[in-house]
Amino acid sequence: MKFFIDTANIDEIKKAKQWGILDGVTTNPSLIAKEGITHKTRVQEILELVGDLPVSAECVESDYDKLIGEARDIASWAPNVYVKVPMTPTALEVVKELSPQGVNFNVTLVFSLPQALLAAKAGASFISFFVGRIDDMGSGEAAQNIADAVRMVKNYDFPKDPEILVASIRGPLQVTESIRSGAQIATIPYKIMEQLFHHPLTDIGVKNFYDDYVKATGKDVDLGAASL
Ligand SMILES: O=C(CO)[C@@H](O)[C@H](O)[C@H](O)[C@H](O)COP(=O)(O)O
Repeated sequence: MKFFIDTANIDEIKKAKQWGILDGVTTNPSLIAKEGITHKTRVQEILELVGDLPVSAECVESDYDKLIGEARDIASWAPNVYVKVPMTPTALEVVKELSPQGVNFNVTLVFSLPQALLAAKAGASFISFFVGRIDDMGSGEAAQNIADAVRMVKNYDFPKDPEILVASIRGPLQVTESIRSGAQIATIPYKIMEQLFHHPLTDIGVKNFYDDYVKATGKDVDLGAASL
């Protein structure tokens, strides 16, 4: 499963890149607003930083003519840009029009299996299935929904070979569920990526090995690199 980072923060992207686990970046207008910088400037900085990894940049227009113009513009920034559009009828018309022309789309705000099917039929490359917001509603359906969507994209033929991208991840459990479901991608906020390295038994194990080494040799070891 590919790990994307869900952020518009440059330091966080640098850190994930340094860990060697980064397969792509997703941004959205809320994440970019937090950075206090213009959308285009920040997306271009991210593109420069990550080379040819996929970077999703979201459209905000809703009218067809404006949205198709915005999508064309964003797609022109780099070949590895994935134009993010919400799961609306107008946005899917835009996907249907531009996807055969080589534009890669990430259809976002997908919460149900039929919505995922519509996005796949329109020609999406990534389908962003939100789990956190579904889990917030307490239905307990999120994990099953992703597994069903993964099976759906394998079972049928679609214009592009769409990948299920699990979004709105709020904790390590949802990462586990994404792996179990066979999702192709999970986009994970930095803080949660950091948590994934940890397990109480790993932390205790590192400390025990350290203590035994010091006891046996009398030499000290800098544990800095072993801890985040
Ligand atoms: O849609 C994508 C990725 O394609 C994400 O950037 C997506 O917008 C974010 O994961 C969500 O907006 C975060 O949602 P939440 O955790 O605030 O509910």
